[in-house]
This record gives sequence, structure tokens and C-alpha cells, in this order.
Amino acid sequence: MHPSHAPARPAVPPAPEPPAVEVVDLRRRYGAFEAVRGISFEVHPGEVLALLGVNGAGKTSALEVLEGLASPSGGSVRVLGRDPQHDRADVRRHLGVLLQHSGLPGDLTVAETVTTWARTLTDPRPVDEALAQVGLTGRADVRVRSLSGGERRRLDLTLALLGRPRVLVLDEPTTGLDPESRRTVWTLVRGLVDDGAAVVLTTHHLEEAEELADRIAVMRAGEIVLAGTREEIAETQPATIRFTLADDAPPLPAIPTVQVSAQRPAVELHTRALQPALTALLTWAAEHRVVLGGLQARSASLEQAFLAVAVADGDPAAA
Ligand SMILES: Nc1ncnc2c1ncn2[C@@H]1O[C@H](COP(=O)(O)OP(=O)(O)OP(=O)(O)O)[C@@H](O)[C@H]1O
Repeated sequence: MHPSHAPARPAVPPAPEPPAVEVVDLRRRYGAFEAVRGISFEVHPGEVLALLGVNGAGKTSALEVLEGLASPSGGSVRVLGRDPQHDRADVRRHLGVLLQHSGLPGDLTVAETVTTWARTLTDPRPVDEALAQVGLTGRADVRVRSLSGGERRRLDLTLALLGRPRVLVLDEPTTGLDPESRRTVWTLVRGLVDDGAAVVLTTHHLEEAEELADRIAVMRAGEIVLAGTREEIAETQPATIRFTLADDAPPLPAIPTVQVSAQRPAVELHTRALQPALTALLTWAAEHRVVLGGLQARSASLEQAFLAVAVADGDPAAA
């Protein structure tokens, strides 16, 4: 029997958190040219979305609408449920933005720049802590114009993170950074995401997308042509099996799903069903006592999938 006090409530699953960023059928034109042609995506708190695409695919044009710097010519964008342009004051305090090219005054020092920026924010991080996080403590008294390209990028990032943003929009955050600084940036961004921030970033470094992104959207000529997790995107391309085969080995069997792209001695096969294809191949080799020299089997990489879809035929502007 139930005890006399109030019965236990049935377990109600928690309501799903609304997306931090919601983009629906976004369009953006420059005169007659439509640079963004109806893209849609969501980013939830604690999630990183990477927008990939060749130069001119429309990534920056889309981000500028999220940042509240431009109006869409169609569709809608919501950041924390608000319009980033009309509700700019509300959105801005929760939004960290790293533009592709920042225009910081060159004659301020690093510390002066960060301190000045901190004064415009509601709850900034301590300046010393922020500089230490990106390894700029030793450059605090150096004028911005004297910084190296990588140091300047790390300063840009410091400013983007200074207000403890709930949404972070990063346009090519690690372009020009050395490998160690790039890893520092990844760690910083990951830390913010682990604390619940939502991140949208663009990058030309596929390993950056692999390292940071929970989901990836590939843009081509203003449209999203492929979207999903790294694994889902890689699976859109066939896997490769390679081995060498002696001249006196019997002919390879026809294996369903397998296409032969190079014949012996260096054989290359492609398949979208790697495990059954390998099983059939290894069974055949065992039955015929054939040695598959240097056997390799590999799923497609993100790079292969990207190259297969990202480059439009001809000029994207003409597409
Ligand atoms: N102010 C503008 N006026 C006219 N066309 C523009 C303008 N800004 C961008 N474009 C065009 O819009 C297209 C998309 O540009 P965008 O900068 O959004 O691409 P992207 O994917 O960010 O490229 P990248 O990787 O080179 O930064 C390009 O063809 C570009 O030339």
C-alpha cells in the first residue's frame, strides 16, 4: 500500500532545452546575388556546430546575421529566443563574437584593450585571468600594433570570451595560429561548452571540426549540402580496402557492394558495407590460401566527404 503522504509523482522527463541558436530558412542577398540560400540549423546549449565550406560558400554572410550585424533577406534567426538585431541589447550581453578580421586600435596596449572592453560588459572575467588563459600575460604592456598575427588572434578571442557568453560565434578562430596556440583555443572553447555555452564556428581546418564540433554542416554556394556528426558525414562516402595480390593468386570473387578501382598487384576496393565486404574477402582468402599483402581497411575521412560535396561545379557565384 501507498503510505498516507502525497503519492510519488510520475516521473516526467525534463522538457528539452530550447535551442540557443535557431536559424530557419535564412537567406541573405547582396543586390542581385544571393550569398545564403535558405539554410536552417539549431545549436543547443553545450553543443558546437561547425560550418564548413570553401571560400565564398556563404559562412561569414550567415554568421553576420547571427551576430546582429546584418539583416536577413529571408527566413529568421533567433539567439536565446530573441532577434539578434532588434533585441541587440538583450542578446549582446550573452553573445561572444570573434569576427574574421577585427579592427582593434593599434595604439592601445593589450591590457588597456581588454580593460576597456571589460567596462562594456555586465559580468566580465578578471582581466589577468583572461590574459593568462590565452598565454598573453607577458604581452600585457605591448601595443596591439606590435603583436604577431597569432597573438592578435588570441587577443580577439580573449575579448570574445570576456563576458562569459552563453552563445559564442567564432569566424575562423584559429586561422594563423601555431599548433600549440590552436590547442589552447580548443581547450578554452571546450571548457565554455562544458559549462553550457552554445558555439557556432567556421573553419577551414577539418581537424578543428573533428576535434571541437558535435555536429558539422557543409555549405556550398549558399546552401547546406551535408549535415550531421563527423561519423554520419564520413559515412556518406565509401570505405576503402587495399592489399597486394600475387600474380598466381586466383581471380578475386565478385563481392556484393564492392567496386574494384585498381587491379593486382596493388588492389583497391571501395564499398559502403565495409564489414560484410571484409568478411567475404577474408573468407575467400582463407579458402584459397591467398595472402592479402599489407591489408588495410579504412572508413572514409571527413576530408574525403568534404571534398566530395563542398566544391561546386564551376564558380559558386554562378551556381
Ligand atoms: N558585401 C558584399 N557585397 C557583395 N558580395 C559579397 C559581400 N560580402 C560577401 N559577398 C559574396 O558573398 C559570397 C559569400 O561570402 P562569405 O564571405 O559569406 O563566404 P565564406 O564562406 O565566409 O568565405 P571564406 O571562407 O572565404 O571566408 C561570396 O561570393 C562573396 O564574394
